[in-house]
Amino acid sequence: MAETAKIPQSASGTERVPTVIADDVHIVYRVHGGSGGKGSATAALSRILRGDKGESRGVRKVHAVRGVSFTAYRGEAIGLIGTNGSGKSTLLRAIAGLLPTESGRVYTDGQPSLLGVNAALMGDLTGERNVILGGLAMGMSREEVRERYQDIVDFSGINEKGDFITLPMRTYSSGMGARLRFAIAAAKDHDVLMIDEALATGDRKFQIRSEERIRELRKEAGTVFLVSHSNASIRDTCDRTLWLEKGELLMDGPTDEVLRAYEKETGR
Ligand SMILES: Nc1ncnc2c1ncn2[C@@H]1O[C@H](COP(=O)(O)OP(=O)(O)OP(=O)(O)O)[C@@H](O)[C@H]1O
Repeated sequence: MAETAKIPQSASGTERVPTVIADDVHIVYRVHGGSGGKGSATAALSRILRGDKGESRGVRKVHAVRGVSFTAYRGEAIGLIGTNGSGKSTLLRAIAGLLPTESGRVYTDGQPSLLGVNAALMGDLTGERNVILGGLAMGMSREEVRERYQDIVDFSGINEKGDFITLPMRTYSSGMGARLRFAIAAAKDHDVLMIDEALATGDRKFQIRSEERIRELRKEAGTVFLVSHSNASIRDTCDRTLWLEKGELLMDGPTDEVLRAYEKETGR
């Protein structure tokens, strides 16, 4: 489970300040009814009637993150790369405290915010209401939300082609939804901001705006994690990159070096 640890500030101000420490983190999902027939309602009912405890029968384990350790520092933008299913989203969810660790620990300075493509906004409400809800959910006051409302809408670019902000969010394209979610999350300064694929969905103009905002967030002393399948986004935004494969940390180093090795291995 993620914990908040008080990490002392450096006296000189030049020392690197850690914001996230992952110490030998293992994460295991338990999938109920994962194999043939065992997942049906009648099978579950007969198990209950037999009094099975469930852990051994019909429960499959997926060991998604295997012994990952690293330390992230204030001011860093860190890319997370790896092929599909390598454990990137799982690791971010654990850092955000949304998933328990099987063993090992995550220490964080402050509350990390995870901005995923599935960030919980309400499809039936208008973009306008979602900006307000999202702002309040991130801990802004009503006054702060009111002050930043126009900036958020302008940043998202939602209204560039008409008055879309007053339409329900379910009517937005996936790119429009992702832009609004990013604009809401980026309106606040975060200690640790984690972005899961959000940039890949916006168009080029929006990507450039987001990359600028990520650079600003870094200057404001936060740490940014970015999961992306776009090597160009990682290259433009991150100076350090972690490469995960089958849940293990294969490489951790300067972005150029890690991407070169990744591109050689995967051919892209
Ligand atoms: N809710 C879940 N229940 C069970 N297994 C899961 C769950 N979410 C992910 N997994 C498994 O955990 C492993 C890592 O998945 P994860 O989504 O973290 O990978 P990823 O690197 O983010 O992938 P992608 O690049 O495709 O988004 C995969 O084997 C996946 O099947």
